[in-house]
Amino acid sequence: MPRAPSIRSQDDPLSLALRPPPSETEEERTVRLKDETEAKEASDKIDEEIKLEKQRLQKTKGDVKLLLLGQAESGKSTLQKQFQLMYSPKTLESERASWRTVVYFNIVRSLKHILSTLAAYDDMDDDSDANSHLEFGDDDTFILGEGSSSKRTRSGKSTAFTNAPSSSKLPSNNHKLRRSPSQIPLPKSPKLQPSAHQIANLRLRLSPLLSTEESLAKRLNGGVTTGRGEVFVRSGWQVRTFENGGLVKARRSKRSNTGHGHGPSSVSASGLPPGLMLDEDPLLDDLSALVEGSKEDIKDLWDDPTVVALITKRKLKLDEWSEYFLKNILRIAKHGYIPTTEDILHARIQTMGVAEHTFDVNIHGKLVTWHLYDVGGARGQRHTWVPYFDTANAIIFVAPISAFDQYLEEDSRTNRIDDSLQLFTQICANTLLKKVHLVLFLNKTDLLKAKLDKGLSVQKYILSFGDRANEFDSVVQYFRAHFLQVHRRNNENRRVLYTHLTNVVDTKATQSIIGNVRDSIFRGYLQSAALV
Ligand SMILES: Nc1nc2c(ncn2[C@@H]2O[C@H](COP(=O)(O)OP(=O)(O)OP(=O)(O)O)[C@@H](O)[C@H]2O)c(=O)[nH]1
Ligand SMILES: [Mg+2]
Repeated sequence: MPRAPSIRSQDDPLSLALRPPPSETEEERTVRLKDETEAKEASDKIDEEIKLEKQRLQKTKGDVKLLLLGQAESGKSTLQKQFQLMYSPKTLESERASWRTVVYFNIVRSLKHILSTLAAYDDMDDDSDANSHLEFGDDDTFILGEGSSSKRTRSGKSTAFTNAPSSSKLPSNNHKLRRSPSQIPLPKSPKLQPSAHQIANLRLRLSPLLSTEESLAKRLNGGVTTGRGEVFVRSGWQVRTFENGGLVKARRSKRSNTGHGHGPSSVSASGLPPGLMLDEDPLLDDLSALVEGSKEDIKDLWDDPTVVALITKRKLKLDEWSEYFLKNILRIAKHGYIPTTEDILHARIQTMGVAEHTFDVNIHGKLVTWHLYDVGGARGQRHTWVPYFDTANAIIFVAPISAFDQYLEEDSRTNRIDDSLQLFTQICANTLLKKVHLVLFLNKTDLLKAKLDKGLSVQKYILSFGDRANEFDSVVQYFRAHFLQVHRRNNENRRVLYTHLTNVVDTKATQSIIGNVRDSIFRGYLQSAALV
């Protein structure tokens, strides 16, 4: 039987290519051997990394990987906190103190927003010709004048809704632009005349507190502030918040645990696990004193008739977390304030990239590790999601249906619900995600109710809503129908879409829904495991 040629055979082209030239000098030999050693080291390192990655994948093969997707501010991180509260409450306790920085930051930002809106109002008053080419409709729309008085057009775009099936579908040449709140100049009305003197005094007295914004942003960003003053946080920011404050040297407290009693288990006054105490934190201590000293001014600003009137007339639009913290200012301003669980659920900080959270979930007596991936939802963050698509078992897509009157921070011409629908279309159509268990949370239902109760008209912002009843049930049904249709049109695999109406700051309701979702994900997971 002929022998198989040896790999070192004289005729083997690889051996020939690797063989040193016959005329190699001693110096060239040294260089070659050094290069070969370096190449081998690099190759070994790559082999080792591949081995580790294989081991890691092997280790997590039986785990559930759940992606939380949706636009910015949709409620993904809040939902993640609810998972944490349910499956890993101790970790939430250990992070409790770090949320104080976020709460203070939210308050300072909210005050700045109120004061700058008031200033814009003043400027408008000073400059009566400003924006004279714009006219106001009674519904916060703007009408662009074409010439002086003749035909007026309303320009703009709406994609998902104008394409949607609807009895009141718009003709394609009907363009109407809703302006983002920040673009709407304030009208002059004698009823809204600010008590200029009072506001000027408050602005002055609050200025030391307002000047802490940058330091707080730096603390949260890990020492970096982005160009536009945005604050994003990466995974693990809670620990870094302490490190940036020079607080890593947590030491044993001789004092007994002074339980605060707000969370599911008692916490020490520092918010750290019982028995541990932080070193002093000059920034937060100063801030706490400033908030305490400014509480009456903050309350006066919040109660000021001009501010109240601007909010009522929707000329000043505050984010939900602003309202929550300003309403609770007297409690938050108390000495030794530690955020309650509800405060943590309302605190707002943008996620950067993808943050992984791991929980052990007990399902019918079996412990399964769940990896929850909480992603940044702003447009500039969405490219970071893709590497997680390959291995995902399930997705919860969070769509805030209260946002019908809101526009993207990153693109003030795009209506938030429209953006959510477009994003959901991309997720449903993505080939990597075709077999993934899909759950849809139509979120912020509490805020939707509140807006409808105040009389806000959906049709004013979503033209195709037409003359349907401006009531909770019909609005929800309308939005739900659009999401279901997107799913139906991109569903060759006949996968089920599980839909829930949610308010993820409501712990009791959300945890019951999480239980449902967990069971449905696990059923699908067991079925697919049985097929492998
Ligand atoms: N009232 C109310 N507030 C909510 C609800 N869901 C989220 N919020 C608030 O909305 C804000 C934004 O929520 P986040 O969870 O930070 O949003 P996100 O989707 O993680 O946003 P990014 O990280 O920027 O992608 C927070 O202040 C939350 O408390 C809800 O159902 N009801
Ligand atoms: Mg987030």
